[in-house]
Amino acid sequence: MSDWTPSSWRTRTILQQPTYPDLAKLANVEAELKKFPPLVFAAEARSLHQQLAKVSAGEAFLLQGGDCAESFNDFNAPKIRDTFKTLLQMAIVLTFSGNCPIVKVARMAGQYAKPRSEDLETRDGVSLPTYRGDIINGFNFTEDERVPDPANLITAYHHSSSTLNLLRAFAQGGLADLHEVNRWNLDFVANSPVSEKYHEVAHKIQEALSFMEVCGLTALNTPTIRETELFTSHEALLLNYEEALTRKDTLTGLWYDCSAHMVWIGERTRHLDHAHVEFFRGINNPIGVKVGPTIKPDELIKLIDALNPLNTPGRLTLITRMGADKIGSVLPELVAKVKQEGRHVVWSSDPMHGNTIKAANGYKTRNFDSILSEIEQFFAVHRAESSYAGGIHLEMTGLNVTECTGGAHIISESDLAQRYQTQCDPRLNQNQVLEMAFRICDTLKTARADYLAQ
Ligand SMILES: O=C[C@H](O)[C@H](O)COP(=O)(O)O
Ligand SMILES: C=C(OP(=O)(O)O)C(=O)O
Repeated sequence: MSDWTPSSWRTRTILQQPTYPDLAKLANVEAELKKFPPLVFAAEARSLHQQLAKVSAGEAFLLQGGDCAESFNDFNAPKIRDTFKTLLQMAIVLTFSGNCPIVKVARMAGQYAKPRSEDLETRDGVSLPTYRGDIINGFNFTEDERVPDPANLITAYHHSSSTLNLLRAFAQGGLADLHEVNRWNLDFVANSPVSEKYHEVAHKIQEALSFMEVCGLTALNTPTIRETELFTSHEALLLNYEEALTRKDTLTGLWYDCSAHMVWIGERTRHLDHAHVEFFRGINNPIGVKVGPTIKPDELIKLIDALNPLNTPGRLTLITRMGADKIGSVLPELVAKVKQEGRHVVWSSDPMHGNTIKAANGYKTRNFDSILSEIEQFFAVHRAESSYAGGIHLEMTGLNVTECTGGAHIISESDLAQRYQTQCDPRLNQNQVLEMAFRICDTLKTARADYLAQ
C-alpha cells in the first residue's frame, strides 16, 4: 500500500468534522498525542482479528455494545463496572443458552465522537454548534462549551486510558470469574421478570463448575474460567485523533490505529472517495462499517473491496442498521450479492440506529419490540440466504436509565423523563439487555447449527 500514509486522508473530502477556531492549538495537541503511548497493542488487535475470522466462519458470535456517547462528566468506576457486568451477562446467556462462543467488544474507552444530523442547535432563538461528543465540545448549551476545543483530544485519551485500565483489571482480576456469575446482576434488575431466568442460568453454570471441581478437574483454575477477554471499539470519526494514535507495529512493520482494538466507519462518512475510507484502508486493525438502507449491492461490493482488498476473513464487519420496517426488503439482496461474489465478511446487526423515533413528549427513543424485530429479521434473512448472522451491535448501559420504551418491565413514553441520561441516543438498560439475550438465544442456537450443518 505504497500510496497510503496515516495522514493521506487529509487530501480527501471529509464530513462530520468540527470547525476549530484555533488550528495552531489543534496542531500542538496532535503533536503531543503522537508522543503518548499507544492505548492498545497491535498483537491484541490481531487476536481480535483471528476471533472475528472464526465469527465469519460461523464458529462464534460477535457481541458489541456500550454507550452511545461516553461522557467526561459521568466518568466513574461504578458506571464502567456496571456496563462491563451487563455485557458479561448478555454474553453468558448467549454462550450458555445459545450454545455459542461469544467475542465481546465494548463500545467503550474511546466512544467520544458523534456524527450529527444538524451542524447547529437552536434554542429560544439562539443557535450554537451542535454537540458532537466530548472529544469535540461540551454537552451543555452554552457558547463556551459548544465551541470545539482541541484540548478535549487529550482528555479523551486519558479517559480512554483509565477506562481501558479498569476494563483490563475487571476482565483479568476476578470480576469476570465464572464462579462469580451470580454477582453480575445489578440491584435494579433483582426484582425484574428476567432476573429469575438469569439466576437459573447462573445456578446451572455453578452446578457444572462444582461437579467438575468434585471430579478434581484442575482446569477450573485456568484463565478460561477465571478471566475473560474483552476488546474495545469506537467510531473513528475524528481522524486528527486517530492519526495521532496510529503507529507502526515493530513486530510486523504494519500500521495499526492503537486507539482501540477495533474501529468502525459510520453510515454518514462511508463514501468511497472520502477521508474515512482512505484512512481505514491503511490500518490493519479489524474494522467495521455501518451499512444503512440506502446502499446498493454494487456499491457495497466496492466498499468491501476498498476496505478489504485481500478478502481476509475477520478483517471487515458489516454492521447493518436498516430499521425494522426496511430490513426485510433491503437486506436480502445485499446478503445474496456478498455471498455470490464470495466476499468474506462478518455480518452484524445494529438494531438501534434505524429505529430511533421521537416520542410525543419530545424524547428521542427506541422501542424494545422494534429493536427485537430488526434482530429477528436479520437472523431470518441470513437463514434464507444460507449466510451466517454473525453478531449484534447495541447501544446499552449498566445504568438504570429510562431511554428506550418497552421490555418486560414496561417503560412507557411517559416514563422516559424519569432517568433519561444519554448525551445523544437512547440506550437499552440492563433489564432490557438481559431480556434481549433471552429472547434471541434460541434463534442464535438454531441459526448457527443450521449454518454449520450446510
Ligand atoms: O448515534 C448516532 C448519531 O450520532 C445520532 O443518531 C445522530 O443524532 P441526531 O439525528 O440527533 O443528530
Ligand atoms: C453514529 C452511529 O451509528 P450510525 O453511523 O449507524 O448512524 C453510532 O453507532 O454511534
